[in-house]
Amino acid sequence: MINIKNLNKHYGDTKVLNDISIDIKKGEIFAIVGHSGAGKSTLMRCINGLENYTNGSLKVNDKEIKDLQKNELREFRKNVGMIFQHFSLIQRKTVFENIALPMQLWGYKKEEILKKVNDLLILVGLEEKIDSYPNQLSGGQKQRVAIARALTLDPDILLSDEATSALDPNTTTSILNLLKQINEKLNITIILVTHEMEVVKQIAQKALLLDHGNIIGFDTTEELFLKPDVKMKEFLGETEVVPKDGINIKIYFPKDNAFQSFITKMARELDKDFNIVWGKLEEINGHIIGNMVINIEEKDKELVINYIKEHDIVWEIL
Ligand SMILES: Nc1ncnc2c1ncn2[C@@H]1O[C@H](COP(=O)(O)OP(=O)(O)OP(=O)(O)O)[C@@H](O)[C@H]1O
Repeated sequence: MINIKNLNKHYGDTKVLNDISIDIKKGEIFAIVGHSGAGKSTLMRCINGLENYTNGSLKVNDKEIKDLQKNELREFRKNVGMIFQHFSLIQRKTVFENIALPMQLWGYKKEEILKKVNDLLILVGLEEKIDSYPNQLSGGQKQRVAIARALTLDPDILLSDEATSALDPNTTTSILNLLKQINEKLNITIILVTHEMEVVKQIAQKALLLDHGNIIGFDTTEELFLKPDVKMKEFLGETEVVPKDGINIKIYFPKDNAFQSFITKMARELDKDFNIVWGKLEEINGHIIGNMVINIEEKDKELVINYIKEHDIVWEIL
């Protein structure tokens, strides 16, 4: 659906996107992740045609965005809903009027607008707030109004620019659940621009990690978090404290394997004791992913590693 190839973007002499090549599939929940200044917003603005790119290709539904004429661009943007960190609601308009706005601008009939806004209010769970003003709503409710407004023109793509960054963790989760529900119900492609790893873990199926305009990771979220490479660890700010003596082995539990009692089984079968240094389980995109660091004596290294290899487990020596 979205195909980006060797995309470069400069602001003057500064390169802010460097040779970006990614594909985003229809119906995917895709995260663009990076620290401040990484180029996330620039990439998003290139995707919705608000920003021109220097060279390379960016196609949405096989159309090169750069080549779109003014009226084509207007039509294209109709197909891309957007939500923002600070909701961008009009304070002097009610919830109904805010949601209705895009349809009014496109000249839809009154009855059509009424039906659509009511349906969307049910979808986002705000039927009772139809006549409220934004300042009478909580942050989470405001974002629900913004989501409803972004869906009025039945877009194929929903772009979320740090939409949960101003919300507390519980409200963030409820908004992310709503986005997931919308994604499943409407088969809408969702692109989340975020600096929050929790957002990525909770709903993204695939993620692009950007650092100073460069791709440092592009994979399914399970893969990215299951066995982070050096750059990813650096990105996550993870430092691994392990004992100096002996051999430290980190074992990764993919997807549904996490609860298998691999460690106890290995200890029993090899008749060895292991020190468990630390371990953690996380839910990533609905799957339980975990890893554990064990410390073994140098003399047992070969025996243990052979056992791990026989069991098709992902591991590394720290
Ligand atoms: N209009 C502009 N003119 C010049 N430089 C710009 C412009 N917009 C962005 N930049 C620069 O491009 C780089 C990427 O910015 P961008 O806003 O895309 O990053 P970001 O990852 O979205 O960061 P943040 O999370 O802080 O918004 C930054 O170094 C920024 O200073």
